Amino acid sequence: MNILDKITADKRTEVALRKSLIPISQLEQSVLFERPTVSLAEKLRTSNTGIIAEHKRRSPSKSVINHNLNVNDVAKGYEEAGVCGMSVLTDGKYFGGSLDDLLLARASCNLPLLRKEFIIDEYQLLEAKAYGADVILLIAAILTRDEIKQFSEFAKSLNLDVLLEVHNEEELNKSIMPSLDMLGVNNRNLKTFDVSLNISKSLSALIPDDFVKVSESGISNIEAIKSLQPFGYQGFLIGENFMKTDNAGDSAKTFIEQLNK
Ligand SMILES: O=P(O)(O)OC[C@@H](O)[C@@H](O)c1c[nH]c2ccccc12
Repeated sequence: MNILDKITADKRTEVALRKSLIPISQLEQSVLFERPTVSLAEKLRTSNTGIIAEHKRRSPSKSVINHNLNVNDVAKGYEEAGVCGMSVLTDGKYFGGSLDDLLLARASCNLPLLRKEFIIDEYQLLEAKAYGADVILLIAAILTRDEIKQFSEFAKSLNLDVLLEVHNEEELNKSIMPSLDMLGVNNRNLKTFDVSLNISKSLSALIPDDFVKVSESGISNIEAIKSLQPFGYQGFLIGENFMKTDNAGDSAKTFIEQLNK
């Protein structure tokens, strides 16, 4: 079994237990359910930097990145740095995150927040909303076309933006539909962890112009961004490059200052 299949299998067990612990009616009582969401896609369309900065403590590919940062500080720091949005890993077992991280980020900044999660059930979209997310991620590699349609339409009904992630042409072809806002190309193969920016470059021409294009993973310098912009990318998802430092917000700030020069 590859790592992605393992994560997905564990996620199904986890979500079944979560559902038995917290009923949907309780999620819907969250005050955050009434909060007007902010569109990340709109912010990316009008930004000239397009940075989406991630909170990620560890990952299956890197194991430990940083366990010493405080999510409140990171969220405030990213906002001060001028990023367009923040991505918060909520998977516990493989990434050391939690829904509480999302809630704390929500309490600390006004940025559009992406719930970074392996979504396999509509219930997780209600959780995303209840804990303060504005955007959800759907990963084409673990979903059928019908699931992508069902989950993205449900997310839109909750006023959440949808970022659909692909890694190859086949995933892209099966996923294109009007209920998506942003098309993300993951430069990291989630099965082998190989990273190449060429994945974003080669798939860009196949993405219809009505979607905001986001390049994800393995971005560690300004040159990478400059090399992706001519391919139409307006969003750049960066995790480790900021999180591996002592102050993720300051790192993002320096990065954006250099980008604006
Ligand atoms: O830390 P990086 O290489 O900058 O990558 C960030 C982000 O793209 C990565 O965490 C990611 C992209 N798609 C995912 C899906 C699940 C978990 C994590 C991810």
